[in-house]
Amino acid sequence: MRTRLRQLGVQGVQARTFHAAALRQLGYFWPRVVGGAPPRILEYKAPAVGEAARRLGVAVDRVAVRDLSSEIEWAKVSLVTAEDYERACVAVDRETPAGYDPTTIARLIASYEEVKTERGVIDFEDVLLLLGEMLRSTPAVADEVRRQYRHFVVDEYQDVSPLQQFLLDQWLGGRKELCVVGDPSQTIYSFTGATPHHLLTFSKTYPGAHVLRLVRDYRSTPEVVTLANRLLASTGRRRGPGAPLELIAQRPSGPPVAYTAYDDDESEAAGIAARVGRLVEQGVPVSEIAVLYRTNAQSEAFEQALADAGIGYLVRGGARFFERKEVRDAIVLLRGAARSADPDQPMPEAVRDVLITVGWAPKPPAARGAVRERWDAMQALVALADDLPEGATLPDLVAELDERASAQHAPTVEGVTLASLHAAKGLEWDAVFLAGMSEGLMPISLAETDDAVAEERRLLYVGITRARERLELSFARSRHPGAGRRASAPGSSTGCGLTTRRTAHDAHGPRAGVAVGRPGFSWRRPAHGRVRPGAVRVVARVALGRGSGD
Ligand SMILES: Nc1ncnc2c1ncn2[C@@H]1O[C@H](COP(=O)(O)OP(=O)(O)OP(=O)(O)O)[C@@H](O)[C@H]1O
Repeated sequence: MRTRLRQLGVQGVQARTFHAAALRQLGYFWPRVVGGAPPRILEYKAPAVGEAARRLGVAVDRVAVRDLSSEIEWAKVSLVTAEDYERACVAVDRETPAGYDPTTIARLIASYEEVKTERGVIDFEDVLLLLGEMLRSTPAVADEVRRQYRHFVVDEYQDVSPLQQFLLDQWLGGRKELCVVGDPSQTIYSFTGATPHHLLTFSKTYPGAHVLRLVRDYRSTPEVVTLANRLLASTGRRRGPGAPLELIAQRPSGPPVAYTAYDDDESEAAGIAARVGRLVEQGVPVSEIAVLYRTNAQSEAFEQALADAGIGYLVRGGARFFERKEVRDAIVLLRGAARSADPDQPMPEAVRDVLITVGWAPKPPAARGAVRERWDAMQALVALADDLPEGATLPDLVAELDERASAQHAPTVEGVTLASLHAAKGLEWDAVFLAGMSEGLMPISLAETDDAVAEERRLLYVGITRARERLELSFARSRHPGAGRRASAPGSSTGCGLTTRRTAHDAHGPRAGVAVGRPGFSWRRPAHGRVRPGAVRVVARVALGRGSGD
């Protein structure tokens, strides 16, 4: 978003996640409203949840703590307090995790809040809750924020949680200068409490809102778009506000979608690395290629295979760019250089001079692994310097880096992107490999309810629609040689052609490959009569006083 704003020549617009924006504002106003420094943010809930359980005498193991932490998160982003938790569970027919009954979880939520308060810490959800409550209850702060921010655009609005909506409402303060963009077919964060409800009811909330249906797909070839449309058509849903749009491809035809079956995970990773190598030879820029998978644990095989093939890669959502030691060191040096910059030296040249002192070189090192990653990170800084508009200075670059660091907006590293399907949301590449398209991985075995399977389907839809030109789907028949797996074709008793053909490139998907959208394709349909999450909206109760445990 920030890159696109810059390309449009737009300056001064703040583009941030809800969380980053809230964190900044909370940090700014806290000393004035509450006094002192804002509380430390808990990076992980688990220790506090474990302590809360211990206090209540509730037996937990590591997995239970993880599940209970997610449940507390769900309650908080859904604006469900400990007192309301049991009622909310009944209202949304919620299955409680790890076999704990709603009463126990409600007590656990209360105990968890106590533990945090005693330790003087807050969690990620508290950042939004506290800021929202501060804006709601402190008119001077609300006026100041609302004067500064007059127009709002929310992207990916189908995945906004009730908590984010609460904060957005506070930012708006009843104004209507709001534009939201979303696609209900790309709702992929329901499990965390996000909901397309706000998108689907937008016209009711804002009568007279101008609604534009974006059906023209400028991103992908007709081959990719056809597959995406067929996947959605397989839901059988045609009408109503959440009914999928049928996209109309605008680009000329491209290569057929390819489907490949491999013997095991290792062969799949090696096969994809080889395909990537061939694409690079054919002139596809390496940064225009992505390998997408369902779970982060799958990345390792691809990292190994790409490293073996000598192809650079970056893992999205891996070590955060701005937290890498070499990046932090480089920024310190660039900041120093910015103070005494020679006005006659072009900025990109000055950046190179600085980075050479910390080990950057114009050519990538022969070594792989950590050495190469270090070079890639510094090269990304060089590329960013080159990309800034002509005449930009070192102080401009440092300001850009500061802005990006606070928004966790890493510059592009030259390499194949490895990303989970969730982390690929909103992005696009010329060539996309969707790996691990087998039962149990996609849809993931954890998806046991119809709603969960429907969400998996939307996740696959997100994956498919990331590809501009080339899309290749694959699966491995087994994890290791021996054990068997079926290609992803839930509900089909026969699996699909992938299981009988070792390598298949097929323009017509149905015969070979993930059997998305073929006639008779029968992923279970979402349950009817789902309760709208908005129905359990409960006003957050958060006290702003330091040490207050409410
Ligand atoms: N009117 C247009 N003409 C030509 N290209 C366009 C047009 N609109 C968008 N595009 C291109 O189509 C691609 C997809 O656009 P964009 O990323 O805005 O879509 P999106 O709706 O946000 O997609 P998603 O939510 O699926 O990520 C981009 O490469 C963009 O540059």
